[in-house]
Amino acid sequence: MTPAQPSSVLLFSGKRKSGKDYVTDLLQKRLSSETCCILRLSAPLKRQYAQDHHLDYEELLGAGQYKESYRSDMIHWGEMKRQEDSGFFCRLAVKNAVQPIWIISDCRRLSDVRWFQEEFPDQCICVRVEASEETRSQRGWSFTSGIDDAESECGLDDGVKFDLIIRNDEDDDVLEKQMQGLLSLVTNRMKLN
Ligand SMILES: Nc1ncnc2c1ncn2[C@@H]1O[C@H](COP(=O)(O)OP(=O)(O)OP(=O)(O)O)[C@@H](O)[C@H]1O
Ligand SMILES: C[C@@](O)(CCOP(=O)(O)O)CC(=O)O
Repeated sequence: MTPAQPSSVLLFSGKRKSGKDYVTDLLQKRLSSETCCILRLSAPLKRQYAQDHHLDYEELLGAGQYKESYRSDMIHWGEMKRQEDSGFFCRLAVKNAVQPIWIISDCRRLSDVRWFQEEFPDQCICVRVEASEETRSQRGWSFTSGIDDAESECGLDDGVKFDLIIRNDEDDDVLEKQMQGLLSLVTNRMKLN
């Protein structure tokens, strides 16, 4: 049983280098860390993987090439754990959460989304971060077979009704306007609770 009961659970997803971490960091800064926490499903996975393979956990959490060089193996290890227990990483990610607003910054599979929708049926908001392939390439992405055509990247291309799509190319004004809309949504919900 999950101890806390959030007012909102924001389920973020998006392709590699679309800006999930960038947008969710921005959102948390606007809401404050007392009100809002970022919960990465990949954090418990990376922590265990780093321990098992004597790697730098902080580097695996970063945005650089170090993480990319282990991505494929981490994906396969994570999928093996999910096959045993689809909610394994979800439960680990939320177990210490106490703030009213939760941002799950890296949903990648329908099983991730379904777990949260079953645990918190009235609080989930599905948000998709999108950026053009040109923008993503400028941020260091390049198509990698076995990753960009696999469940880790494509698992939420279908089967989810997104409540909000955030376009995150390089126009700060466009992003700001979208952030204001999302902030209003979650702060209004918090007032109602
Ligand atoms: N709107 C933006 N303006 C400037 N830089 C951005 C913007 N969005 C993302 N970035 C930068 O692009 C890079 C990739 O962004 P980010 O790490 O948030 O992507 P991601 O979707 O979390 O990727 P991954 O799935 O690989 O973790 C980062 O260096 C980030 O700082
Ligand atoms: C292994 C994996 O968790 C790596 C995610 O790293 P990031 O979200 O790109 O920082 C992706 C997955 O679980 O399929």
